[in-house]
Amino acid sequence: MRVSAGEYVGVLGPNGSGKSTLARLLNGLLRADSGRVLVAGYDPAEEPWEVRRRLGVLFQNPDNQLLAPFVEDDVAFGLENLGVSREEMRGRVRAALEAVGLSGFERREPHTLSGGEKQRVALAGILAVEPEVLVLDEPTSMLDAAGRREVLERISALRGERTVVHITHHLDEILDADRVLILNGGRLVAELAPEELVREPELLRENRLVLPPVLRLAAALGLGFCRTPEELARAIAGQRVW
Ligand SMILES: Nc1ncnc2c1ncn2[C@@H]1O[C@H](COP(=O)(O)OP(=O)(O)OP(=O)(O)O)[C@@H](O)[C@H]1O
Repeated sequence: MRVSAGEYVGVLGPNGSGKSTLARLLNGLLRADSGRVLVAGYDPAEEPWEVRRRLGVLFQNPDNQLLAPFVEDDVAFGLENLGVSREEMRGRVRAALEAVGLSGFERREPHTLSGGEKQRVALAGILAVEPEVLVLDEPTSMLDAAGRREVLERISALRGERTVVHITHHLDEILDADRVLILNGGRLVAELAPEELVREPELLRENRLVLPPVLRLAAALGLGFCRTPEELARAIAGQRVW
């Protein structure tokens, strides 16, 4: 697979298909048995620090990613190894917390935060390093509906600014991706535009994927591709279905 700068790519696949393995290969936590991984020309297994300043991974469990006593220390953690001055570090931490909607949380203790807030702190820690590429490994799977929305809103605000590889089980999270990759059994089995998913029932079944209700309803009404209930409502109003 190849991902171009600025692209937003969704990665789907059943349990055990290799999605997290892909994320770990990309930041050098795992070494490939065969084949080759290159991030901006660097092999993550050989030069992990060159890669980690360019590519950040947000994992699914925020509790495993926050280690410092205060939020600001946690966000600054990745910068410690980069030789960034104290002053620049403070500026970057402030900007990263603002980008995730958590200005004023600097002196909060991570264990007092909600799941959604914790995950946004973890995201801020990655953004502070200013990586070109963000890899999100099921970033909302441990969150409640509100936490999920908070995190997804922040991710969607990064669109166009960074290259994003968004791994998820929730098909509805990547309906506006530029491209969707489907993994199964450690292999890339399909690469398609999100709009094409509705026309591939066999592919969905083979890969244990289920279309979100809004897409099924739009398809059943012959209204094409509607990502949200609001889009569907507009399409229905436009068609005067009733
Ligand atoms: N370090 C490892 N060594 C050997 N096998 C591994 C290693 N890490 C993962 N695996 C195996 O590789 C396969 C893919 O695992 P992976 O965690 O990448 O799947 P996944 O698509 O992320 O699954 P899920 O949706 O459940 O998170 C699994 O069968 C897993 O047991």
